[in-house]
Amino acid sequence: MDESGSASTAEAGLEVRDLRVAYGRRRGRAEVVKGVSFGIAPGETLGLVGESGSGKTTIGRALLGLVPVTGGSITFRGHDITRLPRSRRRAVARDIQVVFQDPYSSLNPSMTIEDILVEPLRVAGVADGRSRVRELLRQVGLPDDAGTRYPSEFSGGQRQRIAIARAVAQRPGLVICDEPTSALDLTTQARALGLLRRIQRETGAAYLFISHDLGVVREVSDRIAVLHEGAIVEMGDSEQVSLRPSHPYTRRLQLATPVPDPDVQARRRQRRRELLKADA
Ligand SMILES: Nc1ncnc2c1ncn2[C@@H]1O[C@H](COP(=O)(O)OP(=O)(O)OP(=O)(O)O)[C@@H](O)[C@H]1O
Repeated sequence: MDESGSASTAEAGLEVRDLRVAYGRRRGRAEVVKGVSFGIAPGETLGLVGESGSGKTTIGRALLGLVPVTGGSITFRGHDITRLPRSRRRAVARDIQVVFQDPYSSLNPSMTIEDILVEPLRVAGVADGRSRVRELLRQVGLPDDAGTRYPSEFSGGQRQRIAIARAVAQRPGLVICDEPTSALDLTTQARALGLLRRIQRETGAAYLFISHDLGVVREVSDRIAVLHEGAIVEMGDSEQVSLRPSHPYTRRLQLATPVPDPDVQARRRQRRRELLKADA
């Protein structure tokens, strides 16, 4: 284990060191990510949990190259992507994909599902994109004819499956899941989480799973990092951080995780496990 709490990830996975991001200019400038370090190995899921405004999405955006970083390094598969020239950065960035929270706004409504899925394959130079699309649709549990239809013809859960298919189409090394199930009901949420896990087993991708919900993060993560006001206050094994947190802020998050009734909770857990098994 190194100081970021993971096995060495500098060569194969992701290694983030002392990452800093600030928004605004001059007197309005505010640092919202304040020296964050973590690593994610291939095939591993790191949960990033924190309240609204703690900087979770900004970290995801920094990994995607969508916000300029003001300090630190992001080493992915051996390259510090913050220092790569634009041309080389694009090639590395293709290997980092994202699934957003809102399956309604993240898919172009005027494109068929096939075109939505072929697009990233075309950019990656995959010759036989159309047959890979059929394979992807099967992988996420949608019928073959889904390719000829439009996003508006699908439910929220199905759309999120399409968004997941798009993110994993070119077998990325890292998938950033930014609240991917927050807009879904419990059953659909469990199916989407099961799907993400199955795909991870098949592809060996590293996941950064962002959520404000410690309960959801616990279900999918190997390790959890707790973000408070732009800094990681606690990081460790998923069970330990979620069940026996050592930092007062994590304890507050734990208390904020809705536990309506122990019996209801137990039944939900059982149901989620069944659904996860059914999807695996
Ligand atoms: N483009 C921007 N310009 C200026 N400030 C921003 C911008 N984007 C985010 N912020 C601020 O940065 C801080 C962190 O925001 P961020 O969206 O990363 O938090 P978050 O933890 O993902 O929150 P949420 O769970 O609500 O999405 C917040 O104070 C937010 O207001």
